[in-house]
Amino acid sequence: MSIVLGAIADDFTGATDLANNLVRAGMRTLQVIGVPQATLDLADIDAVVVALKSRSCPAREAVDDSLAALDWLLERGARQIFFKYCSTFDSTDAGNIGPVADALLERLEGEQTVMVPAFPVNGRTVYQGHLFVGDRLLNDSGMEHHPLNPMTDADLVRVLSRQTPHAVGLLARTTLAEGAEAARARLEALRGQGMRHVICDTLDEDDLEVIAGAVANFSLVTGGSGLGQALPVEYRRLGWLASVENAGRLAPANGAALVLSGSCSRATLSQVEHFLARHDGFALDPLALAESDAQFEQALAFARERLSGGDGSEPVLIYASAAPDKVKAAQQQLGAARAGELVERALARLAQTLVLEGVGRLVVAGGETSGAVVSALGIRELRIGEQIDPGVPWTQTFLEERETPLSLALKSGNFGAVDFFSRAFDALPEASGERAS
Ligand SMILES: Nc1ncnc2c1ncn2[C@@H]1O[C@H](COP(=O)(O)OP(=O)(O)OP(=O)(O)O)[C@@H](O)[C@H]1O
Ligand SMILES: O=C(O)[C@@H](O)C(=O)CO
Repeated sequence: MSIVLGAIADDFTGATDLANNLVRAGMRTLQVIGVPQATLDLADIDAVVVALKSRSCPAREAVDDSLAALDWLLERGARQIFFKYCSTFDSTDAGNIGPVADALLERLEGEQTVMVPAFPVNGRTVYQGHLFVGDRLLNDSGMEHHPLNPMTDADLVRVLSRQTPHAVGLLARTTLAEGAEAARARLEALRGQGMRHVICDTLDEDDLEVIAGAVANFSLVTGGSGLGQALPVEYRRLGWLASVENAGRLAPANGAALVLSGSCSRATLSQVEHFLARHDGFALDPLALAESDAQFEQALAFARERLSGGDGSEPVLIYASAAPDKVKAAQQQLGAARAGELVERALARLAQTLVLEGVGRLVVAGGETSGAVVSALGIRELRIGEQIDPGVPWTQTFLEERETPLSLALKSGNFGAVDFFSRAFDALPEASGERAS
C-alpha cells in the first residue's frame, strides 16, 4: 500500500513536531530515525516522517541524506514530499534549507516550491516575508545568539536568496486574504517569472488553510509543522486520504517516569525551575563530567534510589540545563563541542541504563540531546500519540530489551508550557495497575 505524504525532517524533535500535527489532522503517521534499512510494514500508515540530523551538518551531507530519504519515500509511493525545517528557519548562508530544497525539487523535476515556516500556535508568524517569534522579529528574538546558526536577518526572501542560485518570490498576506484560488494564481504568475522558491506570509491558521489549498498538488512543499496540520484536509478533498477515528492511539504505558534535559533554551530553563520546586532533580555539570566518571555514577545512584524507592509514578529529573553564563563558562574551559558532547554522552548513557532497569516513560528536552538519547537506545521507529503541548507528542517504540513499549516524548528546546515536565506524564494513558518493572 502507498503512503500519501513523505516527510524529510532536518532534526529529531522537528520530526516529532510535524508527525504530531499530521496525527492531529487525522493521518496515521510513523516517524523513522534515518532512512530505514529494514523492510517496514506500512499497511495502516498514511504518512512517514524520516528524521535526519541534517540541520547543521555540511550542506553536501544534508543534500545526500535528504536525497536518500526522498528516494526511499518515493519508492513507498508518496504523493507529496514535505521538507520540514525549524519554524525559526534555522540555517546559515551555506545552507542547509536552500541547497536541500533545490536538490529535492530538481530530483522531483518540480518547477516551484513554497517555504512556510510559520507555526502560529507557537508564535511563529510571517508578514511581508519577515519572520516573527511572538512580537519580536526573528533577529531580535534570542535566535540572533544561537550557537550554531545565529539568525540575524528576519527577511526570509533575503535569507534564502543567499542560500540558492534561484529566484525567491513572496506570496503576500494580501493575496492570501483573497483565498486559495488567488494564491494559486499568484504562485503561477511567480512561476512564470522564474521564481522557484516562494516565501509565504502566514498570520494564522486560516492563512495555512489557504496555502494548503493552493499547494496540495505540489510535488514538494517545505516549512514548519503548521502547514502539516492544514494539508490533510486537502488530501481528503483530493480523495487520497480516508477518514480515521483516532490516528494517534498508543498502547497503554507502564514503567517508571524519567526526565532528561540537555536543553539550555529559555523555555526549558523555566520548566526545570518549575519542576525542581515540586520534585527531585540532579544537576550535571560538564566540568565535573570532564574530570571523571564520579558525577555520572552519582546521577545514576540518585535516579536508581528514587525510581526504586517509590512506585515509579513520581518523575525524576536529571539535567545539565544551565543559564547562559554557566554554559559560557563551561564552553570557555572545554570548548562548546566538547562540553555538549560530555553532557549528551552522560544523558544518553543514563537513558540506556535506566530504561533497562525499568524506566518506561521518558521525556527528553533538546533537539541534540534527543538525537543522542534516541541513537543510544537504538530506536528506529516511533509511533505518534497524544499531544502534550503544541509541537510535542508522546511517542512509542518497541525495544528488544523491553516486553512493553517505551513511551518517549522529545521536546524542542523552546516548546512547552512551564509545567511541561510534570504535566507530560498526566497526558499519557497508563496500563492499569502496572508501574516500574
Ligand atoms: N551546562 C551546559 N554547558 C554546556 N553545554 C551544555 C550544558 N547543558 C547542555 N549543554 C549542551 O547544549 C546543547 C543543547 O542543545 P539541544 O539541541 O539539546 O537543546 P536546544 O537547543 O534547547 O533544543 P532545540 O534544538 O530543540 O531547540 C547540547 O549539545 C547539550 O549537550
Ligand atoms: O519547527 C520547530 O520550531 C521545531 O519543530 C524544531 O524544528 C525545533 O528543532
